[in-house]
Amino acid sequence: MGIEVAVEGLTKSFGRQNIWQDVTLTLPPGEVSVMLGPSGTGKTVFLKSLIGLLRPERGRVLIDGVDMAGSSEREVYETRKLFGLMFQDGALFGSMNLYDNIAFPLREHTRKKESEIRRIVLERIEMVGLLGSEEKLPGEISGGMRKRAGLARALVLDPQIILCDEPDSGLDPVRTSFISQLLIDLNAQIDATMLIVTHNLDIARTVPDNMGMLFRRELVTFGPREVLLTSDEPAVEQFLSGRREGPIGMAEEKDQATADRERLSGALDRDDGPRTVEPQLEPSPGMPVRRAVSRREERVLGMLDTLPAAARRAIEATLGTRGSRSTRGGRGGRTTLAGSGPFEARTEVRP
Ligand SMILES: Nc1ncnc2c1ncn2[C@@H]1O[C@H](COP(=O)(O)OP(=O)(O)OP(=O)(O)O)[C@@H](O)[C@H]1O
Repeated sequence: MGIEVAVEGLTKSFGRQNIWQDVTLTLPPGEVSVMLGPSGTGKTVFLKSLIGLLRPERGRVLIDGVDMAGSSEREVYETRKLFGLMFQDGALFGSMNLYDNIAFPLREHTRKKESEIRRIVLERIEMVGLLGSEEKLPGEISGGMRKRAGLARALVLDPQIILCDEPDSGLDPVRTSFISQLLIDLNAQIDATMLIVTHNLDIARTVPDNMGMLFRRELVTFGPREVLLTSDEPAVEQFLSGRREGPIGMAEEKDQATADRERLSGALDRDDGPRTVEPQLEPSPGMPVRRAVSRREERVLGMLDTLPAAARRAIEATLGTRGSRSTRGGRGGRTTLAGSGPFEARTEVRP
């Protein structure tokens, strides 16, 4: 099972520029979480702080008893091995083919024999639907394939925590849907703790168990997906509806005069009706059941009394309708991203 990541009072600045302050949240073990936020609010800085590549000036990031913000380089380096990282562009070496790129962490960090490396690399390549493309160079494949190759490389050391920085950037909506499904399928297969940074509303609405949002140098909120998806918080509401009206502007935040003008003009009084909570994606047929689902159910039921009424109703409705769906196994098929159809996807039916 994945490992819990506990962030306590984290504050990061570059010189006199404060990026965010006093960020406190817990990524529950094995669950999928999403961090939203307008551009420039420090989401990537947050990911880098979790793995100890950046050192916040205050607070702690506790992973298996090690504080990634304050421990020695050696301890941080060792703990970093628990992570798999998927960066925006796949971060592949341009001169290596996909096989060598994906094998790289195994050759660099383990003493495994080439035969064992081959087994692991091919297994991960299959997981992300790239079998047959091993010999290709990163420059010879599409952006979506590069992302999947980056994900395969993130998986070779059996990470217990996976961080994905904008897995959808540069992808069309159809491939973004496939990436969403792939992330859920991965979670079902390896039960790792996952944090995805994204602007993409479809990913935000359908993938995570938990969501948070950074805005104006603070964590606006973090919690079960239903809390954000039904939130009345103006920045969260605006972000999730993609509206121009609201506290988020073209620059990181609107100036006060614009915000006041909008308030006086009534532009913020629009009522879009009750916000709906779309069903969360389930693993593809043939995939294992996500073990996080029952753990999360117990956790969320335990905090139900502390949640806003709209979130409570959404959670109760989901639990009421899900019933046997969450415990049902697959139906003998499995969706892969193997490049056979017009959108590089196909469903394999297993006997
Ligand atoms: N190493 C660094 N030194 C100085 N400033 C930095 C450094 N890294 C990031 N920043 C600043 O921190 C701020 C947040 O950057 P970050 O990339 O984390 O934002 P983001 O929320 O991920 O944005 P986007 O959604 O556009 O990718 C930016 O103003 C950026 O210029």
